[in-house]
Amino acid sequence: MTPVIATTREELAAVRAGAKGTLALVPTMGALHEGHRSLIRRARQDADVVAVSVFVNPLQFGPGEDLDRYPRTFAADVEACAAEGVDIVFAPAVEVMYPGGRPQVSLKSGPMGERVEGRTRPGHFDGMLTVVLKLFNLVGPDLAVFGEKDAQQLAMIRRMVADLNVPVRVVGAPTVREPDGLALSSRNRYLSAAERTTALALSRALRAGADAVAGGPAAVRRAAAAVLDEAASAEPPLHLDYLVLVDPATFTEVGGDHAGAAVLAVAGRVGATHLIDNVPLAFPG
Ligand SMILES: Nc1ncnc2c1ncn2[C@@H]1O[C@H](COP(=O)(O)OP(=O)(O)OP(=O)(O)O)[C@@H](O)[C@H]1O
Ligand SMILES: CC(C)(CO)[C@@H](O)C(=O)[O-]
Ligand code: BAL
Repeated sequence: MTPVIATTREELAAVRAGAKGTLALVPTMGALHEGHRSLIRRARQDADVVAVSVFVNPLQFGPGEDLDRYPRTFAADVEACAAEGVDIVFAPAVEVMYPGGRPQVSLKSGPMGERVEGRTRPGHFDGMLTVVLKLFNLVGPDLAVFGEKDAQQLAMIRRMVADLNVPVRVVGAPTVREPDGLALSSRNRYLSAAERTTALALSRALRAGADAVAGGPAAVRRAAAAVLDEAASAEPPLHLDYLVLVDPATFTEVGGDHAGAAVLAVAGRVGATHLIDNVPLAFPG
């Protein structure tokens, strides 16, 4: 069944008013792949009505980033939503979300938004949280589903919901990978065959780190770094942005004697493409 497509706030309000039961929102920037589709299926488990937003949010892109060339594949996105039984697609134009340009009032992601990915992309999490809160206010979901692939984003949204008492239940869903380990990402389509081969070092490093958990945090960092060092001299090379082993809730580095949950997160550039990946780990106490 084809979903109802709303492109204005008025159209959205009208379909929202007619939607009965629990509503789940899956926010996306489009160019939907199997990772997004897994979020839609997760949403369906807990909801009578599933809404997907498709909006490439200018506020979360810095100068020199890929806002202009970010893939826009709306017809295929609607087909994917139809195949997954999505009820509502909200696909606003930039002017609908930001009438008159950049908002005068927006969210500040705070110290956590300046760490790790926030250091590589200054202001990114301010723009991301601002649009997510706007989407929550416009759609009024009971729950919203986000991918663990963007682990810091998910942690920041959980923090926003807690700190600002936003009445939305946030659900995380596991990372979907290609058979060779590469995490699915809309940006993978930028990669040439040779760049894709280099990019595999990201997931390989995470696996090496995960295999070293019994040796503790230092062993995990060492094992992952060894894989990334090698990729730095591949052709084309991986330009590492960061490799961190962090607390999943705060994204601060864990100590050498850490016990319990942690996230090993990595980001790097291959050619002009910025890629991120992570794996959740548990250190025995
Ligand atoms: N491989 C994946 N597995 C599970 N969820 C994913 C995956 N890739 C993206 N998501 C989730 O889909 C939602 C929308 O993300 P987005 O549209 O930015 O896709 P993306 O593939 O991450 O694109 P990019 O990283 O290139 O911007 C986010 O909650 C994100 O975490
Ligand atoms: C959550 C999101 C849709 C906000 O623009 C985006 O950051 C994304 O696609 O992960
Ligand atoms: N996938 C997170 C959105 C972004 O990269 O801007």
